[in-house]
Amino acid sequence: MRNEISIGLLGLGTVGSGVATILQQHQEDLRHKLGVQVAIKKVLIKDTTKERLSPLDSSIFTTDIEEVINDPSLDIIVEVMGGMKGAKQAIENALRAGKQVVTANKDVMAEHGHELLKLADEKKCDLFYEASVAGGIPIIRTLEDGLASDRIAGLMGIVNGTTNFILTKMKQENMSYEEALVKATELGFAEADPSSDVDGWDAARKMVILSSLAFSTEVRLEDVLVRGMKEIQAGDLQIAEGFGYTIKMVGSSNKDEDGIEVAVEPILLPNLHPLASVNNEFNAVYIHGEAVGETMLYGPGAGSLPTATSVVSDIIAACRNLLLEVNGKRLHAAQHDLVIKEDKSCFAKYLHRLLVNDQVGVLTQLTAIYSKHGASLQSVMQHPAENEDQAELVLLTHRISREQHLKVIKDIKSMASVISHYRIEGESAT
Ligand SMILES: NC(=O)C1=CN([C@@H]2O[C@H](COP(=O)(O)OP(=O)(O)OC[C@H]3O[C@@H](n4cnc5c(N)ncnc54)[C@H](OP(=O)(O)O)[C@@H]3O)[C@@H](O)[C@H]2O)C=CC1
Ligand SMILES: N[C@@H](CC=O)C(=O)O
Ligand code: NA
Repeated sequence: MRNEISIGLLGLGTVGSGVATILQQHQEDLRHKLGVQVAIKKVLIKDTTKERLSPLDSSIFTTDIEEVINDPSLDIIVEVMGGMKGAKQAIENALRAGKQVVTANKDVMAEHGHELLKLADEKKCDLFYEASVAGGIPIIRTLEDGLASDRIAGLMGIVNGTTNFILTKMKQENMSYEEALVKATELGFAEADPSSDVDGWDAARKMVILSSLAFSTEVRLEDVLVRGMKEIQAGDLQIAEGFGYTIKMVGSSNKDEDGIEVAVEPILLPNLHPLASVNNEFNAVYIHGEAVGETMLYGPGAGSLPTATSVVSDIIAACRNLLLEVNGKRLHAAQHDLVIKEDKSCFAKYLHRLLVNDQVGVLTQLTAIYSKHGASLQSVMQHPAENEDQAELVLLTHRISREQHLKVIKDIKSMASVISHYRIEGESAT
């Protein structure tokens, strides 16, 4: 009968130090929940000169990863070092060594998750990754367990804390993009390379993970349409507001008889949409199940303790399985072949913001382009431009296919500048 479970921690940064803090502060509760002591016995770091606030004794620190992975006394390896190649290798080696693995690494899970989960099944080991999507929100467990009985038709969410924090600060506090990004980095929300946040790839990786789980298939990163924050131009937030919409970086994934459509992009949400009021580093995921209907999970999407909460919950799940001797019994094989929808089958309304020469006949030329592609318009608004020979036009379409939208944009570029364009979700109240 065990009386202790030992952990090897790979990384002691924002998330790793949160894990150490929670395991130390909640020791009594964990002992009560599990009946055994859970203790971190080895920690991998890179920089031995760094000052650390962690409660751990530096005598257990090492810079040699093999010393952690190959230590036979360790039961669970927790990978919170980040990166791709080294982290993937560490997870693989730990599973091959028969250890339970917990990771917060969406980069690795999005690109190699299917292969690693298969390896975990073969080795009869747990591989848990709750923190990899939406930090402190138990979204993976909800899809795997809570909604296991349902068929998911679609999900939509704010799954990147950094970009949501930046957009909130720009809108509510008039902060510049650069200032807001520096703040998000200082607070530990941003990735080591924050271009992954602002260009949409972090959210895209999370959508790969969520879509694969929701639809029991193997979605790949190249299947995701990705548009980053740089698509949002000065003045867009105010224009959207004028129409009763809020701009948010949203990941969406929907399934119908034509296949699956996965995207990450800045979109226009009606101000009354539940996701429109998700601010700062908070995340939310809105799930549409065929039987359950609509559910939404909301919580902190990034940060030390919120993310560590998910990591420690995964550690607890692995500990319970260890005590019951039932690790690696989940069977992760995908049920369905992947079919990605074509652009002609993906429908939405769009907002197009253009800069045109303010002369007779421009509007006729423009509307001819929309007519040529069978795209009907809901409204056209003209605003003065900085240069008095030009005008800004904001056009809202009725529902059209993404193929029509892209063809219209391509043709418009031959006669005007396209300042920005957005997909619109739902109807605003104005
Ligand atoms: N920050 C967040 O809010 C969230 C992060 N995540 C994910 O969690 C993971 C960790 O993120 P975070 O804690 O923010 O990252 P940090 O950069 O804060 O921490 C990384 C830690 O890993 C150590 N490390 C990195 N590379 C090596 C290496 N080659 N050898 C030894 N040690 C190494 C670093 O050592 P040293 O301290 O010596 O530099 C550091 O302690 C990432 O995969 C991230 O995407 C997931 C959800 C939220
Ligand atoms: N950089 C990520 C961290 C959590 O996954 C984010 O901002 O959401
Ligand atoms: Na989560």
